[in-house]
Amino acid sequence: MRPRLNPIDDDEVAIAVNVRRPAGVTGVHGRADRGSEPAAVGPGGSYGGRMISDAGHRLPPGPRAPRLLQAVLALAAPAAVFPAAARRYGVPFTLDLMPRGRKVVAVSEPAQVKDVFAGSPSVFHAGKGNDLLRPLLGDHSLLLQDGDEHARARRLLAPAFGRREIAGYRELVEEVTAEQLSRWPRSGRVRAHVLLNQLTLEVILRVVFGVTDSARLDRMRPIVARAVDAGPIVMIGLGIGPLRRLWPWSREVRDLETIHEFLGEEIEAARRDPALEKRRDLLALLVRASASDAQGLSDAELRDQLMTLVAAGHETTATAMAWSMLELARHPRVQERCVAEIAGDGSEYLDAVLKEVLRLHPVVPMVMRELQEPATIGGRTYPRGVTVSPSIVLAHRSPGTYPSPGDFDPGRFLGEVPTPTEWLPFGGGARRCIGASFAMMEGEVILRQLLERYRLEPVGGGREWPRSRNVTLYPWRRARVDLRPR
Ligand code: HEM
Repeated sequence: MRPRLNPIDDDEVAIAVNVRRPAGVTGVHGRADRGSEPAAVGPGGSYGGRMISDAGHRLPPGPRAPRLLQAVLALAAPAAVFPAAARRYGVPFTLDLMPRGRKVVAVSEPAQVKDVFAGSPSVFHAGKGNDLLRPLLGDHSLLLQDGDEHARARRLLAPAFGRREIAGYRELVEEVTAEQLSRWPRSGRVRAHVLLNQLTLEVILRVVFGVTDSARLDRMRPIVARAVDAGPIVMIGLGIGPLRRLWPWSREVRDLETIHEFLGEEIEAARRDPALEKRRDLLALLVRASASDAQGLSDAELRDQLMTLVAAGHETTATAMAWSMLELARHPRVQERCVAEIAGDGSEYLDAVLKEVLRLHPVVPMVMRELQEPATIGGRTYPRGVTVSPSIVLAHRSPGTYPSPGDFDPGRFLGEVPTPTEWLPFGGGARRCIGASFAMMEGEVILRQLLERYRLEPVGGGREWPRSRNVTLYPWRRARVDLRPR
């Protein structure tokens, strides 16, 4: 007998089609048919959610909780909320998070992720989702731009992140890492995330500005650290005019003015520097590229992009390294294999360790794209105005792609190049993290020097829950580990 259809049954059929692969098709890691993935269907095969619509279009089902509660939960605990919603409603599911009442559709299956990342940048906008950062980063920040403006800035910045340029920064990263690690205690218990934040801030400041005048950098370091590490309350308040006169927003406004003044002077000095050709820092590369391009970056654009690189390029890497230290402390055999590889000057296993850390502990849980026109994703068409969000947490925990997804197993990446729709810690498509290769190089340098110096031991069980701050997920207790000298 045919079951009676209720209003969401059509949606259920569409979702079931979306999440299933043809039988026998396996992922790159030789995994089973995704048709059997538990996330595909809600309990008992029912999705049980309300029908959700946006501008008269039916969207996949999702939770009924009030918008504010959904927003708070999704921002505070994405690593718990997204898997729970996927189990309940299947993927894709719809969340009601956005202030203007527009909906967010979470996707995670490779075919869905591919449609988002391969979509036209003029249709799939990412900039609006980062609007909160505008007072910190400025109007010309890559993170806030879209369309032609973004494409032009990306074209001008990309050469500074080429393979040769990354290799060129390596020596400086090694030098700064050695200098910073020499200040760490020889042994004892540390909150690794705190120390790593200082280390990566120093790396990015020195790589971005060079070391033209270390006294100037010494003066700016605490101000930059305070400004870019501001929490969500400061960020929200900065966009509200009258609050800018009150503490702590007034301090943030002053800090930003000081930083802008400093950056303006650095840019002017670089433009006039007779030794510019020999300099290897990012500012020098960008000034050189701008000089040889009729459409080069103006001073204001350079300032906002430098600020963006400093802000986007330190806490992310520090957090990835904090998770790495926790996992290595919990897995002594993995740690010893890294040490053996370092002694033989190899890097294949270290690379696999970093990839596995970023899979199991994605620093950024999801990325967002707001549709400027209707678009088809995973066989389903969504209206203009909807935000589609490839969920990094869900994609990385898919048992169809990664058998025993909760296990820390770097071996799964040995000899494998992960596909960009299955391993996406740096997002993807035209907006993929511009600093991804830099971060992987920096991560390898830090791991090498850490393990040459220390044996890492866990504190208690060594596990920490992810905690959300701004857009990153860092270890709850800031990665407590015991350092032992080697
Ligand atoms: C482990 C470290 C890092 C992680 C996990 C990470 C992750 C991400 C993610 C998920 C995005 C959004 C991509 C998307 O929307 O598809 C992003 C964008 C970006 N990241 Fe990173 N990032 C890291 C390190 C860095 C570093 C070191 C830099 C700079 C040196 C950097 C600069 C940027 C910039 C400028 C963007 C905006 C790109 C655009 O919109 O075109 N990131 N990053």
